Amino acid sequence: MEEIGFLGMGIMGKAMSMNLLRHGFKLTVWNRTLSRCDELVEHGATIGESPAAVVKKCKYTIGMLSDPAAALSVAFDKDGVLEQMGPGKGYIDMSTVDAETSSKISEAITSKGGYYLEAPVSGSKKPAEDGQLVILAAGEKALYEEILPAFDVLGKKSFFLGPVGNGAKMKLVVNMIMGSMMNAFSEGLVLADKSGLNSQTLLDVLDLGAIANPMFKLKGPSMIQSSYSPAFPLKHQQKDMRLALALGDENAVPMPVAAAANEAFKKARSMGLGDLDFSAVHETLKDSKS
Ligand SMILES: NC(=O)C1=CN([C@@H]2O[C@H](COP(=O)(O)OP(=O)(O)OC[C@H]3O[C@@H](n4cnc5c(N)ncnc54)[C@H](OP(=O)(O)O)[C@@H]3O)[C@@H](O)[C@H]2O)C=CC1
Ligand SMILES: O=CCCC(=O)O
Repeated sequence: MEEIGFLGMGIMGKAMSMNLLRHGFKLTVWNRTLSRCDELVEHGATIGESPAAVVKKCKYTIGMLSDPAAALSVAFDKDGVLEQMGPGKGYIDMSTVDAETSSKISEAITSKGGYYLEAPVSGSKKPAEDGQLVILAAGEKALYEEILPAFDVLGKKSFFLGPVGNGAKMKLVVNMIMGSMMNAFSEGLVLADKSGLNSQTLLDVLDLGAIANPMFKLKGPSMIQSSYSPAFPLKHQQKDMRLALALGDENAVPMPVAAAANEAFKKARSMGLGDLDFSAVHETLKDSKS
């Protein structure tokens, strides 16, 4: 396959790029903080000096950026993606953003004659390293088909969900459920502990029943140890709750559980926990006195 450009070497972008390099893809990478590209260069990637320079060099460019503001900035600002976008080139934005942001980028790319695909992912740092993501693509079907060899390396399954916006919405629904679950789980861990029960026994009981799931199994042991090394930063989970609640507003869908979960993530951010793993929301519950 042709050389691919990759913009954004955060937790996910770096893991995904390393995986593509391991599978023989040629990559040109860019990150706002340049030093985060060093490890990729050691493994064979080339550095592009700006998003525009990457797009100029590569037929396909992937973006994996923190939030709507970052995705818009990388696309629209000086030396951004749009400056070099043109016929025959494709931009695949894999960041988690809202449908409106994705549509704005899509319209700008297509007005320059380029192709656009949104492709947010389910799965975190480890699945990104292992090529086990779930890819939620929407937009230009032809671009989806052309980029599938890369998606097959990055993910265990790709969905094509139709027009731009559907991938973004699906991702927000999934993360809204995940954020609500994480809060219920945290409350359960604290309730068990304060009631004199053994936390590990609670994890064992949960794992054998109808609500067993990979997230409780993966995060539970470290949460018991109050250890929150970031795989999915809490500030991004709160961004996703906020965007999902806005989607609920648009569609007049009452979401009292998600709204409460969002408040807990906001509280965690106010406690300075935004850069820790989203499971650190557990800490917001621990100061209750009997
Ligand atoms: N971590 C996870 O488990 C998952 C994350 N996601 C989503 O993927 C995206 C990336 O997440 P993740 O890698 O964890 O996040 P990180 O916070 O680790 O990385 C964010 C990236 O965005 C860049 N960035 C932020 N603001 C700007 C800006 N204004 N201009 C240019 N670049 C900018 C950062 O650059 P710099 O290094 O210079 O700060 C960095 O490369 C997010 O949308 C997140 O919600 C989706 C699935 C799982
Ligand atoms: O957006 C982050 C998702 C994290 C996960 O699916 O484990």
